[in-house]
Amino acid sequence: MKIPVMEVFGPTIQGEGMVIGQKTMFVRTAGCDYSCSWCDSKFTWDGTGRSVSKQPIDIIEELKSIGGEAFSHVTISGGNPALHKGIGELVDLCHENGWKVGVETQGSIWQDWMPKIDDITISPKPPSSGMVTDFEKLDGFLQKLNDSNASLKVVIFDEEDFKYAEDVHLRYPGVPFFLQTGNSDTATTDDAHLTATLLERYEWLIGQSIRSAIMNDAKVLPQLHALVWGNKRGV
Ligand SMILES: C[S@@+](CC[C@H](N)C(=O)[O-])C[C@H]1O[C@@H](n2cnc3c(N)ncnc32)[C@H](O)[C@@H]1O
Ligand SMILES: Nc1nc2[nH]cc(C(=O)O)c2c(=O)[nH]1
Ligand code: SF4
Ligand SMILES: [Mg+2]
Repeated sequence: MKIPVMEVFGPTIQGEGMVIGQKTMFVRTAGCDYSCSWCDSKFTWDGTGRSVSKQPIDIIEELKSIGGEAFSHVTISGGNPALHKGIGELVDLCHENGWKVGVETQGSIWQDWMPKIDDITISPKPPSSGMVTDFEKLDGFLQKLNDSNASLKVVIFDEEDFKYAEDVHLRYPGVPFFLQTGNSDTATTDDAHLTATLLERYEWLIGQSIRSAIMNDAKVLPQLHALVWGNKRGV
């Protein structure tokens, strides 16, 4: 079953969340059921980017031709990869090649291939995104991932987002929990200014987390790739 692919790139490092620093290839799918105000990958859903529908076996060949032998991990992101049934086949083929697979998704759509993922990040969206979380849906989602290597990651822009993150963490105390600095200028090419701003926001987020008894077990992370490469695409 074909998958609409926006870009395939790497090897790079996973810049976010539960396997931050892991060398990985990326497959970025097209389309999203959300439209977050601050989405750093709007080109996957706002009509400005172009996707190509590809068979899973052809994506495998592309990964090999771009990455050679210098990788053992593939991250599938988007857009929302959960829109695409065909990813199950892609995951099986990655595993047959001995590669581990990570997925980034917001937890709004379930697919039966999800429990097969080696590291799956569920990133429910805080109020600043303009999206509203269906918590009953998210309950079922995380229940089905009970035996999987899953984590929650919430992007934070302000105090209201932080409060939302506390609620999420309290609701799912057994799920590894990550706080991530929000990038509010996803267009700038002034890397020095962006880095300074992001580090300032990271320090602010660390402060919030230090003061919160609810966040005693949370990990606070920046988007490492944004600190290293700014808003550049394909890294
Ligand atoms: C582009 S999304 C694609 C996967 C999926 N749609 C999701 O949101 O989880 C990948 C990750 O980037 C995060 N993200 C998107 N825009 C961001 C921004 N401006 N600053 C920080 N993180 C952002 C999302 O929250 C998500 O965790
Ligand atoms: N290096 C790197 N790490 C990432 N982690 C999550 C990403 C994403 O866009 O989903 C991403 C990305 O685009 N690049
Ligand atoms: S859910 Fe993810 S890809 Fe979709 S708009 Fe939000 S951040 Fe962007
Ligand atoms: Mg990104």
